[in-house]
Parts: sequence; C-alpha cells; structure tokens
Amino acid sequence: MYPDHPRTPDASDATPAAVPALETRELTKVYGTATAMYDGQVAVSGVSLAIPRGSLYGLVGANGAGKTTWLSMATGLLRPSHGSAFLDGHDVWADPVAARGRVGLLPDGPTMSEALPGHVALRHVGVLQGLATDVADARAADLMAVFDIAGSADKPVSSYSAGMKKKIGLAAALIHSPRLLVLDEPLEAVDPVSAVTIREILQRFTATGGTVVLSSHSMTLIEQICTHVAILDKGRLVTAGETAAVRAGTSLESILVDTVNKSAADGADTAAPGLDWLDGGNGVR
Ligand SMILES: Nc1ncnc2c1ncn2[C@@H]1O[C@H](COP(=O)(O)OP(=O)(O)OP(=O)(O)O)[C@@H](O)[C@H]1O
Repeated sequence: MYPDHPRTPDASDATPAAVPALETRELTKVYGTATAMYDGQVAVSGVSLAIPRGSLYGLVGANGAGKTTWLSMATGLLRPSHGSAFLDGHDVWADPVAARGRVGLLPDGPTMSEALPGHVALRHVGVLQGLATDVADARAADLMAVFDIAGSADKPVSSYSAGMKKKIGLAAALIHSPRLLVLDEPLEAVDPVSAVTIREILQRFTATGGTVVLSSHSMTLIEQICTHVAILDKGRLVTAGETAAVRAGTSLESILVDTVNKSAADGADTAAPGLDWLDGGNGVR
C-alpha cells in the first residue's frame, strides 16, 4: 500500500555510519539588528546536537522555544548568526548542493506553488528534485493515494484544508526518497486516521535506513515513535538523548512542563497575574 520506490543510490550511501545524519555546532540565531535600545531576539543560542543515522528524533519545546528556527538553520533555509550545520557530513552553507539534496523538508509554511493542482505541484517538486516526469507523476499518485487526498488531485492546493496542505507538504518531502526527513510539526491539523498512516510511514522509513527529525507538541507522538528526543527552552538545548533515558521513568510532558516553569520562575521578577476576572460571565465586566 505504501510507495515502494527504492531510495536512489548515490555517492552518499558510502557515508560512514558514525557520521551523524544531521549535526549542528553552536548554532545561534539572533533576529533583528542589535541597537542601543534593542538587543535583537535571541531565538536559538549555541545549540550543538548530533542526530544519529537511523534515528527518529523528536524536538520539543514550548511556543517560541526555537524549534522552527533551529530546524530552518539546520537545513539551510535560514542563515545562522553563528555556528554551523552539517547534513551527512556536508556543510549546509559551504557545500549547499551536496547537503540539501539529501533532505526532504516539511517546513513551517508553503512548500509549493499553491495555485497549481495538487498532482501538478507534486510533479514540479519531483522534477526539481531530479526525477523524470513519469516517475514524479507515478510517485505523486502513490503518495496522494496513501495520504487520502487523491480525490483532490485536480484541485488547486490553495483550496486544500490545513490538514490536506500538511499531507501534500509531506508528500513533497518524500517524493525524491531522501535519506533524511526534517518535518516541522508533521501531524498538526492532520486527522487521526491519516496520523496513523503517517506514523507508520515514518517508522518504516527509519526501519529501512532513513533518518527523521520532527518537531511536535504531541508528547504522546514523541513517546510512542521517537527513538530520541531533544528539549529546547528559550533557544537553549536543555537535554537530548534516547527517549527512555530522557524520560527516566516519568513522562515527557511533566519534564517539559517542569523545565518551562522553572525557567519562567528564574526569569520572572514578579508573579504572573491570575485570571480571577474570568468567572464564567458572573462577575463585574
Ligand atoms: N522572523 C522573525 N523575526 C523576529 N523574531 C522571530 C522570527 N521568527 C521567530 N522569531 C522569534 O524567535 C523565537 C523562536 O521562534 P520559533 O518559531 O523558532 O519557535 P518554535 O519553538 O518553533 O515555536 P512554536 O512551537 O510556537 O512553533 C520566538 O521568540 C519568536 O518570536
């Protein structure tokens, strides 16, 4: 039932297993230009992380923790302020063609021309990734069937629901059968049935030698399918490792909540306001 095209062999298949699929060293992003009045927004601060090949690596953190910024820098979508990133040992900025060809990306935002019908948009992505047109068409059809959006193949992507756009974005990330998948919140807005399918595809992908890095706010998803997990808080890497070791017998949710609460308490100079006025409409307006 799943797309079953073998990954195209290339020189990268000779990469030693010890070389991480993705590695960042001291990766840092400061948005904006620092002035006398403004320090700039430090979104990611000195994150060094190695993603082992064959792992299904989860990235978690509160809203604004820096997940999207780190993923974007790690894959060459966003230039870092400092530090470096490597895909299969290739420097993302010094050797962009070799590095970026290895990765299938589901970024936070549109990945294709949304004015095009879904199957045409996917064909374009496949051809841009070096596939012959007939191969791209066949894979687009396979992927749209698996993700249950084949019935909308002739409709423009702009007319798709949020979940359908997520699924066609995932199809675009998979179409060239990459070695590494980097997915920003792949299950956001996706229905439960499709979510099961996607989880199975990701697990199958790693079982056949691929590597997946994904961000998610679903601790259940991370606990159930991720071999490894990293926690970001306010742009800093708090902890990373095998999921069981990071959990250490407790839940990821409680670790994340404790981490965020502790750093909020450390940074607060006054107690957060309550919402006493939110009383079901019974109080004084
Ligand atoms: N283009 C930008 N310009 C300025 N600041 C930005 C920009 N993009 C993100 N930020 C800031 O960088 C920080 C990290 O944002 P980022 O989107 O990476 O977090 P995230 O962990 O992916 O959040 P979420 O879970 O809400 O998607 C936040 O403080 C955010 O406001």
